[in-house]
Amino acid sequence: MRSVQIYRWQIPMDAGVVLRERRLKTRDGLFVYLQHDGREGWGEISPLPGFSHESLEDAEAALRAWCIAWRDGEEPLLPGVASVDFGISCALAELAGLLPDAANYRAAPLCTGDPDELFAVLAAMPGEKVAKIKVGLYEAVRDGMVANLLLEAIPDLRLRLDANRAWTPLKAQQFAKYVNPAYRDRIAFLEEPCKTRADSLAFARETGIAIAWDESLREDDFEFAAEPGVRAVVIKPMLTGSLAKVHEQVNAAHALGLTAVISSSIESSLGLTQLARIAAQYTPDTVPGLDTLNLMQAQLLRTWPGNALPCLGREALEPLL
Ligand SMILES: O=C(O)CCC(=O)C1=CC=C[C@@H](O)[C@@H]1C(=O)O
Ligand SMILES: [Mg+2]
Repeated sequence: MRSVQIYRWQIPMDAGVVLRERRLKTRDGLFVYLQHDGREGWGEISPLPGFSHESLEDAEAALRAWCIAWRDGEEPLLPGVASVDFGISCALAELAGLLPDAANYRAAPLCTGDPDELFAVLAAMPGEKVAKIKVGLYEAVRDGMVANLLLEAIPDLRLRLDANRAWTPLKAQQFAKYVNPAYRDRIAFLEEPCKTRADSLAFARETGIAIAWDESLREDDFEFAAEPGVRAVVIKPMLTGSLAKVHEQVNAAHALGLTAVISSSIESSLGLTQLARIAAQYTPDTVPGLDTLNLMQAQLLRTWPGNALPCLGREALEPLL
């Protein structure tokens, strides 16, 4: 006997979370819960406003149709909507025992402003020190000085930076000018420095600072290719689609010698812990980019080890079927 439920949820965000110039006051999403022969599987469907192509309403309609067909004994195809394909394929993988519990909870700490906060976190971090800083929000010169300061102060630190295409070639150069050339290879990568891919590639060539693609992966004309200066691709499964597609992209990156970084689309703790498991399975040698739980005010159903936020149970969810 198969049974299925869809739950809707909403989590208040921390006050200052701004995405693509919009304040994100709440994170809204769905869970799918599948049961079959005494086994169960959960999946999260939470399109990220400003990043996902689909709205939550579109996702819900596609999810409902799939769930009803599955409950009635069919083997429906995934609907082809990224967040829905991702959530359903996670639930099916849990149901089939194909998503092992082993997880990589060593997320790279994410810092949006104050480098002092990062010092404390990094001092307490065991093993390889990797952190991610958002750049492009303030003056490029300030970003360059902060990156340089951190690399100088913490000799075993490797930095990931993310400019979200904020810079013109000139601003990108202003940033680079303040990073001592001797430290530049400890910038593991700088995600999407410029508005166009061509400008980002030129920046990497001219400065010796390695870059990574993130936004580019979701563009129709993007192809995985080994290009000088490109070191990594950032894969956000909620924006990518099924687990099979995520795995395919990871394999394509690895085949070209690129690092593949599994990264958050600001999922709830349920989705984030699944991403930590996916990262352990597909990218065991890479620290994933999953340090986004503290942007929220609560966890849902499953807890991230060591996180102090309250964890809400099933009573906080609204059943839709
Ligand atoms: O990649 C990480 O380390 C954390 C996730 C992260 O930085 C992001 C998640 C979602 C939206 C973005 O603002 C941001 C990114 O641009 O990569
Ligand atoms: Mg990014």
